[in-house]
Amino acid sequence: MIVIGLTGSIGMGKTTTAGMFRDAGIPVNDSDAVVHDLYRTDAVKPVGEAFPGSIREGAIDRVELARQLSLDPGGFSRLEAVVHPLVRDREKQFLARQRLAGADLVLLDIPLLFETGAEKRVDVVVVATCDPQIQRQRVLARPGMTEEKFKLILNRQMPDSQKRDRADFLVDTGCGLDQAKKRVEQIINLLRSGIRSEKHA
Ligand SMILES: CC(C)(COP(=O)(O)OP(=O)(O)OC[C@H]1O[C@@H](n2cnc3c(N)ncnc32)[C@H](O)[C@@H]1O)[C@@H](O)C(=O)NCCC(=O)NCCS
Ligand SMILES: Nc1ncnc2c1ncn2[C@@H]1O[C@H](COP(=O)(O)OP(=O)(O)OP(=O)(O)O)[C@@H](O)[C@H]1O
Repeated sequence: MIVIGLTGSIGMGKTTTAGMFRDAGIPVNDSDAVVHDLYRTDAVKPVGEAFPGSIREGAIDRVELARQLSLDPGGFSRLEAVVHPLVRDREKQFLARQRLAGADLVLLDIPLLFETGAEKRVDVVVVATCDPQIQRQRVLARPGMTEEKFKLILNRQMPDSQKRDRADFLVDTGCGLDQAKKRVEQIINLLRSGIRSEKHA
C-alpha cells in the first residue's frame, strides 16, 4: 500500500485536492476533519482543561479557542501537545483499516506534514499550491477570517516555497478545478505505474 501525504499552506486548496483523490476512489484521512470530530468527542475534556471557557454545549468552541490563541499564540504548543497524539491515533486506525481492506493507494491530508515530521510516515508527498495572491484572496474571503488570524496561522506554517522544494508532486490549484482534477488523475496514474517522484525530473 502506497501512503500519499498531502499538504499545503492555509488556503492553498488542500481540502479540495483531497476531495479529488477521494472522487477518484482513493481512501482519504483528513486531519482537519479529525480535529473537528475530536473537538466533539475525545479532545473535549483535555482541551477544555487546558483552555478554560473553551467548551460550549459539550464541544470545543473553535471560535473561542481561536480567540484565546490570538491573545496568547504560545498556547498553540499546549494545544498541539494534546491534539496531535489523538490525531495520530486516528491516522493509525485509518491505515490499519485500509491495509485490511486491501487498498493500493491511500491519502493522508496533513496540514502540518513537514512541521510535525509526518513526511517520515508517508511514501510520497503531494503539495497543493497556488500564487500567494490567490491564497490571500481565498483566505480573507472566509467568514470570520481577519488579517491577524491569517498571519498567526501562516507564522506557524513552513513557507510554501520550502514545501514546494520538498514535494514529490505539485498540484497547482490556481488554474481552476478541471486542471487540478486532471493533475490529480495523472499523479494517481504515475504512482500506479511505479513512479514515486518528479522531484528530479
Ligand atoms: C486554531 C483552531 C481552533 C482554528 O479553528 P478554525 O475552525 O478557525 O480553523 P481550521 O481548523 O479549519 O484551520 C484553518 C487552517 O489553519 C491550519 N491550522 C490549524 N491548526 C494549526 C496549527 N496548530 N498550526 C498551523 N496551522 C494550523 C489548518 O490546517 C487550516 O489550514 C483550530 O485550527 C485548531 O484547533 N488547531 C489545532 C489543531 C491542529 O494543530 N490542527 C492542525 C492539523 S492536525
Ligand atoms: N483547483 C482549484 N480551482 C479553483 N478553486 C480552488 C481550487 N482548489 C481550491 N479552490 C478554492 O480555494 C479555496 C480554498 O480551498 P480549500 O478549502 O481546499 O483550501 P485548504 O488548503 O484546504 O484550506 P485550509 O488549509 O484553510 O483548510 C476554496 O474556496 C476552494 O473552492
